[in-house]
Amino acid sequence: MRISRFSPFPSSTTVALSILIAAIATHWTDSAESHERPNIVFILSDDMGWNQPGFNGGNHDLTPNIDTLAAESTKLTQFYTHSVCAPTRGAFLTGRYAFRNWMDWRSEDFGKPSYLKKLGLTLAHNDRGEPTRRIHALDASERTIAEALKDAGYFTSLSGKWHCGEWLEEHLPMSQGFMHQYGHYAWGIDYYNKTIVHNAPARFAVYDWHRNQKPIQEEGYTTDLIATEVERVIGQQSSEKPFFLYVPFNAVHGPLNDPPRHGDKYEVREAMLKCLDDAVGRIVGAIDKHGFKDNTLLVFTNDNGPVLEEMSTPYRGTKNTTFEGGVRVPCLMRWPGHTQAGVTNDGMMFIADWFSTFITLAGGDHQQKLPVDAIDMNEMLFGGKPSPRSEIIFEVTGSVRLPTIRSGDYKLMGDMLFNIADDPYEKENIAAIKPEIVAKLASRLATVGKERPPLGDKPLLMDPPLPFIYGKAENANPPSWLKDAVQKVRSTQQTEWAPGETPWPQAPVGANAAKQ
Ligand SMILES: Cc1cc(=O)oc2cc(OS(=O)(=O)O)ccc12
Repeated sequence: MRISRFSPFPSSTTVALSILIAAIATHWTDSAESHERPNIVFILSDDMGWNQPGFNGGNHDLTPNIDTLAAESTKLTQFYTHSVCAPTRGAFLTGRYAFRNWMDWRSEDFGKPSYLKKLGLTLAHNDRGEPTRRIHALDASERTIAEALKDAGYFTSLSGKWHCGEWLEEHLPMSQGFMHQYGHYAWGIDYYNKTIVHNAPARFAVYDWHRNQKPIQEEGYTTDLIATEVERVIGQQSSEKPFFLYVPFNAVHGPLNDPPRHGDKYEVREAMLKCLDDAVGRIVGAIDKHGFKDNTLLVFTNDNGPVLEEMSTPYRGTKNTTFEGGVRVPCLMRWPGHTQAGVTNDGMMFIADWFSTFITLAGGDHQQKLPVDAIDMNEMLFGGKPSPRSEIIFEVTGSVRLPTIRSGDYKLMGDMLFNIADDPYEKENIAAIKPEIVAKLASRLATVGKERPPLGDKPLLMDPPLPFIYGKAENANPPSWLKDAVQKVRSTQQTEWAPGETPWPQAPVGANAAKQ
């Protein structure tokens, strides 16, 4: 395999390698070299299964743009995430496993009785006696990749889904390092009316569409709108200042909203995927058209497994499980001159690793108060070296999913043991024949799990319990168009529940937690 270069000079493999090592050793702290630092565009799809893109066996007609990008990219085949949305986003942003900052719990879970019960908590009540959710988010004291890259001189932008806190100012993207924000704060909006289902105290619509943390009224399908925003942002960039664009689409997450096109030919999930593909094509096109292709590291990946197992085959499991189908996701990487087109890289990598990898590329500062789990992957990704990662902690006790660790070839998930190298499809639980490995991995998980900090009292509440719009400041004075839009959706929503039924999704149970 050719060794890729950090340096602009054509050179032999040996020289390139020494430049690479020197670059990494000095962490590129010389800001005078800023023109050599790549722009970083990180596109994340939501709930897309392993086999959905054509390059992984899906229908090529649905993903022609993503497949073209794949042909120009290096494909990572052992790239892992957490098994659900918010934990993956937290790990990406902080370089830390989700359990370290309780990002293995989603903000909305603090308004659901069955989730709260697992923490020994009940639904909170405000001082007027109304039930409401407790505030939970990525803590403001965490250092995010956006903060690190901003400090290194990058323009930082978020277009899409946040899911790391939707209420207090300190938890919103522009307090967490993003200089530009566009999109939604919470788990998943209606693609047309931009409202989200709120769970406590009622399963009612809340508006969730913002630019620079102000409500915006826009017609259109969110997948298309996100692409339009990213094209606009790219058009405003220059070669003077490097940029970091984080583009977490809500597609292909539910609700299953028929897109404005492709529905005549494809069923809704397929049409939604094809719309996502259109959007990815437009973003890649904008990068290339504005002359940023050669100086941009473009990553396309996904946050966790799909809702249906048929979308993760040949891997087992779905989102919300730590089977391979829940945590092994497609990942493409394009940086001309540094990545090789059309090759695969089998090295093991975890979503958090981008944190340290990007800081090195940006010549940023690796020093920080909170310890990171991220491993700098530059030598593996661009230097032809084996992966330095041999362990991934997917879950420890205290989350709603099974404690799970990957260690070398083995994976312990609850009381099941798999050899992922021999049995990547997890057909054979070998716990009974390898008790010594089970004991070793269980002990390691127990030790790491002790590093989970206390949750604290969670005294802050969302008040009012049912806002018009997420964002406390934005809800203080919502415009009348927004109130009308929300009322219109609420008037169509269910208010009565059958005995035994609740407006809240139930916490998953064990390994069979495909859906909530
Ligand atoms: C139906 C529903 C209710 C809710 O409160 O949160 C969710 C979160 C979901 O996935 S995530 O975005 O991956 O966390 C998916 C569905 C829901």
